[in-house]
Amino acid sequence: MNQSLFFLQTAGLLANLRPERESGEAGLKVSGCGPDDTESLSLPFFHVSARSTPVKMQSQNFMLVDDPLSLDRIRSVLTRLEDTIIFSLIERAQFAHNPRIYQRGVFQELKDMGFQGSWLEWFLKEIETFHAKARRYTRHPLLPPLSFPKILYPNKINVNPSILSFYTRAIVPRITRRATLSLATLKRAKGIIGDDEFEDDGNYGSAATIDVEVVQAISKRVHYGKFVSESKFSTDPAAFIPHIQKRNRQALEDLITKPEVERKLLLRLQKKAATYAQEIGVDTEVPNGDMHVNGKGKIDVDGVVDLYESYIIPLTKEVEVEYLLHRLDGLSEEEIAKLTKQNTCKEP
Ligand SMILES: C=C(O[C@@H]1C=C(C(=O)O)C=C[C@H]1O)C(=O)O
Repeated sequence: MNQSLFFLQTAGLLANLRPERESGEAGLKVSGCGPDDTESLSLPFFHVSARSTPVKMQSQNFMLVDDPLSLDRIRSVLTRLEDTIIFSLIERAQFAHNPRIYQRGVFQELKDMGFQGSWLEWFLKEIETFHAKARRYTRHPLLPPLSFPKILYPNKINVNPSILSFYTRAIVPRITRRATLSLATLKRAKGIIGDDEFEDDGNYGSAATIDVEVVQAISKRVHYGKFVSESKFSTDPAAFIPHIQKRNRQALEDLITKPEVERKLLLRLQKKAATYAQEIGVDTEVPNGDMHVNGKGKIDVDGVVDLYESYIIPLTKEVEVEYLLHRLDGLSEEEIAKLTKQNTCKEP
């Protein structure tokens, strides 16, 4: 059992996507009061650097790029996050489900410290507390605050409670199924039967450490929808403004939805997951990624595709629409009229 007390030295991710050196933060109130102001030091999801370096490395440092709202550049960041998420899920799949770490009030040790959240929520809180000092957030940094360009329209959009919920309830059980079943086989061989057979290998520290990586990467990916929306809006404000003024969610969703982009993404994701899941030995044929390795590979490939198709893409689009619905907040009639006349004639 690896329950090291040294928390993961990950770089924090702040889902308000203030273009810091990393590019976003997300806060989640552990007390279950729902999403907190993402500026506040509650429970942001953290981001770890990508595990693989794509051929065309896109800078994620908004201080360095000359067109931070280029839709191609934004999409390349989303593409690279696919690698981070897949590799993190492969890491998590090594351990059993360990459902205890997602339940509140089951660790007496945490209750004795006055902490009412789950083991995972404790990890998120403690890591965030440390990273706040490392200037992952605007409050309580040891270093002087960074000054960075205002790219997004002010907003309080934070869907981390939904991310944490679907991740712990739907993704973890599926991704860890193989490790859980092989653990049960081992336990039965030792005469351990019934509820004690399943789900718990005691690796709470390792599992939670990886969970933090996964939810941070998913949070960044989903909240990047704000940049996507700002990019599409600034390209052709007139296309969006009437629907924003009429609060027409469906019309806005139809405008931001790009079926061909989604279709290609899911195909790419299946290839990546199938390739990354393969056990590569010295004599292994160069994997082409077309193999359907479910059942043999390191991860449930269909599970990864389902994560995007059923959760990540829909939630990203909800963030895009929500961002648009508040894009005119506080603007005068004149300012809106001026926006309506703007058009940068690029593909929205
Ligand atoms: C992110 C975008 O907006 C929408 C959401 C997508 C996603 O979450 O993968 C893909 C295409 C669009 O339907 C985009 O246009 O790139």
